[in-house]
Order: sequence, then structure tokens, then C-alpha cells
Amino acid sequence: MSIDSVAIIGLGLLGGSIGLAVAEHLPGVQTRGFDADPEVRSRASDRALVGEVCDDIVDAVRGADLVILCVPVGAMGMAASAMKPGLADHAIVSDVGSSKQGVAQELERVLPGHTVIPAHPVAGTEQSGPDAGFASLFHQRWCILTPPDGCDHARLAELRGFWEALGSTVDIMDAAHHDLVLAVTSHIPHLIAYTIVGTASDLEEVTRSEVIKYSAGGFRDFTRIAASDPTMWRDVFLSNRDAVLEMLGRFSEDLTALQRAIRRGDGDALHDLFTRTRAIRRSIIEQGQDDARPDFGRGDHE
Ligand SMILES: NC(=O)c1ccc[n+]([C@@H]2O[C@H](COP(=O)([O-])OP(=O)(O)OC[C@H]3O[C@@H](n4cnc5c(N)ncnc54)[C@H](O)[C@@H]3O)[C@@H](O)[C@H]2O)c1
Ligand SMILES: O=C(O)C(=O)C[C@]1(C(=O)O)C=C[C@@H](O)C=C1
Repeated sequence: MSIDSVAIIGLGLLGGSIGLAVAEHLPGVQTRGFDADPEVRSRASDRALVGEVCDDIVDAVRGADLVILCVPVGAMGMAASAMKPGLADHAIVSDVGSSKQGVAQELERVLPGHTVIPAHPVAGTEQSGPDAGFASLFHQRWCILTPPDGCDHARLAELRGFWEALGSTVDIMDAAHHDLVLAVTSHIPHLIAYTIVGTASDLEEVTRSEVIKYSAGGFRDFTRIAASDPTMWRDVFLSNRDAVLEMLGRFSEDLTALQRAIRRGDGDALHDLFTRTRAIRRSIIEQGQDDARPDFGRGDHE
């Protein structure tokens, strides 16, 4: 079996980028797409995000070898259920959701007997919608596959090959482990950004518009992350609740330790931590994992 046709459900940042990346890297592969929002469908047609934009989800998935759900994690089950009547028996059903355990359970429940292989391309921006997608989003980025126990090796290899063709490096992981790792590396950083920007805007009453006016450096970076899509992130925190709460407990303890170091004037503790974290940043850059987005750092990203 090979992947000759792909159906993309949800034509926003992720879905649109997959469509454009397939056109660029796998020109022989047909793409069809569907989005629940008619305005998104219209814009997706204008931008030719997929070969054919369908007005009906069942038509979009009919006969497709691979179906990729690119909707918020809270909408995965509903989309899977709606597309079910058109789904071919041989199709691989995958997704791009930012959390994996809940999505996997939902897809297995709705589509028993189908080949479900959840995935998470660890690639994105704070932008969303059909105008946000670009073909190189997955270049030099990880894509984590979380196959269920007993997953067919050949089907897994097909999905791996698909993501590698789009420029990603693929890793295989258990869904629970994925959710714990991503809670630390992605979900809690977003929560911190939402918090700091929210706190600053609450303070604005007191400091007038100074918070916005002087937000040139660190705070500005936080505002980029805090501009991320509210629906997507609401769903991520609801679906990855246990891992996020576990890691948040750990984070709060570390924050309290820092608070104590500042109160006690313990400069060594502060300096030690900041030295350790600077080394981590440097090792990320040395491994060539710095931001690969095409417009990042050019100043027109925001
Ligand atoms: N944004 C990121 O940085 C990023 C990165 C990796 C993974 N993800 C994951 O990718 C998924 C999509 O995120 P995005 O950033 O592309 O969001 P987006 O808002 O840009 O696009 C999502 C699209 O899904 C559509 N949609 C919602 N419910 C639907 C349904 N039931 N049927 C059909 N269409 C429906 C919406 O109309 C919207 O156009 C999410 O699960 C998210 O967790 C996002
Ligand atoms: O770079 C960003 O703006 C992102 O937020 C991308 C990011 C991340 O946290 O790394 C966000 C959510 C994902 O599921 C994967 C990638």
C-alpha cells in the first residue's frame, strides 16, 4: 500500500501547511480538504491549500489513503465521527493534535477497527487560520508518532515516510510519555506566557500604558506566544490536564525556591541557575535546533 491521496480535515495553520507541503514535496499525491467554516473553505480554495476543497467532510475523505485531522484537539472526535461514512477501510487515520493520549482514546472509540496512528508535528507559530500556512513549516522539525500497541509496522512506516518527505525528522513515542514531555516543553511555556501577559495587562491600570510602551525585549517575546489561538490552547490544557498539573506542581516548587533565593539575597543560587539555563540554550543552538521558520528573526514575523 502507498499513500497516493491525502484528506486534510481542518484547513488552518497546520492543515494548510500540510496541503502546501504535499504539493511541494509529493507532487504526485492528490489532496482534498474540508473545514467546518465556509469562510475558511473559501480562503483555502483561493490559496490552493489543497487540490480540491470539498463542502462535505464525507466527500473529502472518500477513498483517501491517509486522513489527517488538523482541528483543535477537543473537536477530533466530532470530526472523526462526521467523516466516518466516507472513510475507506484501508485508510490510515492520523492527526496533528498537540496532546496525544486523549486524542488517541477518542479516535479509537469513534473509529474501532480502523488504522489510527496519532501524530504531532512539533512545529507551529502563534498564527492560525487558512492564511497562516506555509510549505516549509515542517522542515527540520520533529514529528512525533504515537502508535497504539500492536500497530502494523508497514502502516507505521508509510506514515513515517510521509512526514519525512515533508522535511520532518520522525520519532516514535508512547502517548503518555509524549504528553509529559510536551507539558514541559510546550504547554507550560504557553501557560506562563498567558499568565505574564495577563498579569501585565491587569497592572496597566496602575502603570498606564507603560507596560506596552516599554515591552521591547523579554516581555515582547512572551506576547508572541500569548497571541496563540485561544480555542486550540483551551483544548490542549483540558485534554492534557494530568501531565500539565503534575509539571505545574514541579514548576511552582522551583519558582518558590527562586523567590526564597531573592528574598534571602542568595546571589549564588540565582547565578548557578542562570548559568545552567544559558548552557541549555547554547546546546539547543549547537544542535542546529534554533528556529527554522522562514520569516523568524526578519522582524516581520509579528
Ligand atoms: N498552532 C500550532 O502551533 C500547532 C502546532 C502543532 C500542532 N497543532 C495542533 O494542530 C491542530 C490545529 O491547529 P491549527 O493551529 O492549525 O488551528 P487553526 O485554528 O489554524 O485551524 C483549525 C481549523 O479547524 C477547523 N475546525 C474546527 N472544528 C472542525 C470540525 N469539527 N471539522 C472540520 N473543521 C473544523 C477550524 O474552522 C479551523 O479552520 C490542533 O489540534 C493543534 O493542537 C498546532
Ligand atoms: O513556535 C510557536 O509559536 C509554537 O508555539 C509552536 C509549538 C510549540 O510550543 O513549540 C506549539 C504547539 C505545538 O503543538 C507545537 C509547536
